[in-house]
Formats: sequence, structure tokens, C-alpha cells
Amino acid sequence: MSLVITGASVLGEKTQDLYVDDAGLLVDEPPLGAEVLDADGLVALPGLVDLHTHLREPGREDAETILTGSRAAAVGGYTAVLAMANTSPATDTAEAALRVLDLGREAGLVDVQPVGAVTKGLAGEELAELGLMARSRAKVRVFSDDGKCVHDARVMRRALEYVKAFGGVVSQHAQDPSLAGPTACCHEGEVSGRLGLPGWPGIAEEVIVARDVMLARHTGSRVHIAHVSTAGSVEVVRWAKGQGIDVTAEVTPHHLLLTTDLLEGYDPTFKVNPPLRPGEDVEALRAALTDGTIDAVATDHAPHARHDKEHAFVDAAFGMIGLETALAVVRTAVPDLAWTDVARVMSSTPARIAGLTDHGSLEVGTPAHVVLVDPSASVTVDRADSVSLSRNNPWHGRSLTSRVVHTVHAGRVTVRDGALTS
Ligand SMILES: NC(=O)N[C@@H](CC(=O)O)C(=O)O
Ligand SMILES: [Zn+2]
Ligand SMILES: [Zn+2]
Repeated sequence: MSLVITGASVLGEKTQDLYVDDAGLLVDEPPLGAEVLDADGLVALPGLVDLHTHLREPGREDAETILTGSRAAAVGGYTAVLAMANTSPATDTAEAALRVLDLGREAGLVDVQPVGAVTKGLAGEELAELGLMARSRAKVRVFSDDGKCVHDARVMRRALEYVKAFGGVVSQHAQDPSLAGPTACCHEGEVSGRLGLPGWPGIAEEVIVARDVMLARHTGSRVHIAHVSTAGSVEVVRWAKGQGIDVTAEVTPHHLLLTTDLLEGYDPTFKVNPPLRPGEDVEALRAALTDGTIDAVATDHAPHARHDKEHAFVDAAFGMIGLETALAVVRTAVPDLAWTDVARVMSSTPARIAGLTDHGSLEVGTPAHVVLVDPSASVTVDRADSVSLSRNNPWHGRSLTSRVVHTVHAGRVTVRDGALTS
């Protein structure tokens, strides 16, 4: 079925109808007998692309499945997500990657692109089947042990050398385990001291970022820094880019808006890795996103079942959900970011980093992946409204600016007036 999207302001600029043919491609002539999607007063952006989503299937289907996570993604305006490898078992073989890809196609709401593990079982020792995953039908290009840091410099060096051969990238969860161990759960500073929570100092991130940009330079390969959370990491990335080192970086919506002091109530909803940081770091992250030092926004959507999250702060699982709210959080945190820049950091650049050539633009001839946003809406988040299986939603009760109204994936309307069509 062909489609006409009427009345939207494309990238926040001129108002123009968008035409989709019955193959789901954007075309420049109005197709005959098309379905009409009313987008009067809305802003049209290329469908959002998330470099960092945890879908929990296989292994923890009580927290999220590829289908429920795809539903949350579509509601959030996403048309592609990269599914992190820290499932059980981990995505460390071509078979595992193909299974994620195919379950994503079966769900049919967004493109689910598997991330491959860097090391077998995310154990940090032996490299996983990087080449087999890359050459498989899943065409894996992004590799990450996320949840864990590839802390051994020799392993990281080998991984960077290996992925270079096929234009891959290693996405690093930067956390030096000797500076921030598994119990570290609160930014190390005045608040962690007062609350008696084990500290996770910014330097534990920064030393790995510094090491890895040097390894990228040494190997001539490409590194991506996941969920950058400190001003110091931003400085290192800025320096590395100035040197011509092939590094990209992402920031999460929550690190753009939430700060350490939220931990005062010991609410485990706000326990996340890396931890929420002080206001100075948040300011530096916003500035770095605006000036391009940070390339992309990635959700790090990390759903957890109640029985893993509802514990004393030190025992609760790390992570918060974020797919459905990401765009509104970015609009709220960085309201001066132009729509063209929102499209850059949430769609075209993440698509380029991940090698997803079908995503990230509204050009004629490309698949129609489109999100339509009400720029002036103000919405109060209710965790009960989420389509995710999990309820660890840090935005509950908050009012956020802008709302995803419709999402179109490959010419098919997946979300209409904020609700899933299937
Ligand atoms: N971000 C988190 O707090 N948790 C993530 C792991 C990760 O991204 O490091 C998870 O898998 O739950
Ligand atoms: Zn991580
Ligand atoms: Zn993660």
C-alpha cells in the first residue's frame, strides 16, 4: 500500500508532503490510491536509529523480548535498533546474531541489527567469532561486550585490528574494573560519601577512553565510546578527533538530564551504569552534543524485571528503560538543538556509525523510515503507559517536551497517533 504523509515540516524546515510507493520507498510523485497520514503541524525526521538497546532475548524474556522491545522502539520513533550482545547466551556467534536478526524481522516493527560480542561469553579473554558474524547474513559491524569493559589492552588491540578488515567498529563500555569494580554504583563524590554508596569515579571511564583512542590511533581502526558520562571523557574525545583519530561517541538521554543528587532517596530506578553524574558533567555533555564532539544519542534502554530492580540500592540491577522517551528527553534537555541536529544525532550519524545505509535520510529512492513529531506537545510520563515489559522508568511523573505522533517503517505505519497499529 502506498502512502502520502501530508503537511509536515521536513526537518523543521519547509512544509512538504512525503510520498511513499507500494515498495515502501520515498518517491517524488504522489502515488495513486495512497493511504493518507495527516501530519499537519508535525515535524518529519528520518526514523530514529538507536546504537545501544538491550532487548534481553534470549535469556531474560521476562524483562523484554525482541518483539516488546521493537514495540517500545517504534513508539519512540525508532526504525532501527542495535541489539546489544549481553543476552544469555551472549551474541558471540554468527548463529546467535542471525537469530536476533530473524526474530527482529518476524516482529517486523523496526530493523533489529545484532551487535556482536567482542569476546566469547563477554569474558574478556578470547575474541568471539568476529569475522564469521561480519560475513554472515546479519552483516554485523558493531561489536561490544557492553555491560562489561574490554579491559585487557591486548584483547582490545586485537579486536580493533580484526574489525578493521571489514570496516567494523568496537563500541566500548569504558569502565576500568580496578578503579570501579562491580559494586561501584554511585558517582564518587560528596553524594556517594554521604549516602555510603560505593563510588564509581569519572576517572575509571576516562582512563579507558584515553587508552582506547590511543589504540585506535595505533591500529588505524575505529572505536566508538558507549554512554560517555563525564566532562573528562569529552575532553579526551575532543582531543582525539583533533588528532584525526577515528573515534565516535554517544551520550544517553538520561546523562543529559539527570544528576547524582537523585540518588538521595535510594530509589534503584536511578541506578545505572555509568552512574548519573553531577551537573558540571551534564553541562559538558550537552555542550559536546551541540558542538559535535559527541556524535550521537543512544538510549542504553536497559529493561529489568521487578525482582531484579526492586531491591536495596546496592543490590539492584543497573539500568533504566528509555526507548519511548528518548526524543522528548533530548528536546527537554537541549531545547536549542535544531531539528536538523536532532536528525543528525538521533538518526543519520548513528546510521552511519553502524553502517545501516538504508536509514538516516529522507532522500527519494531510500526506504521510507520516518518519524513525525509534535514539537509543542508537553507530556507527563506515566510508567504504566509503557509498552516495554519492564517498569524501571526514571521519567515517571516528569513532564517532557514534544511527542512522537506517528512512526513509519519501510512505508508501513507502525505507530499512529501515539499507538501501535499492530
Ligand atoms: N546501562 C546499564 O546500567 N545496564 C546495562 C549494561 C550497560 O549498558 O552497561 C544492562 O544490560 O542492563
Ligand atoms: Zn554499558
Ligand atoms: Zn548498555
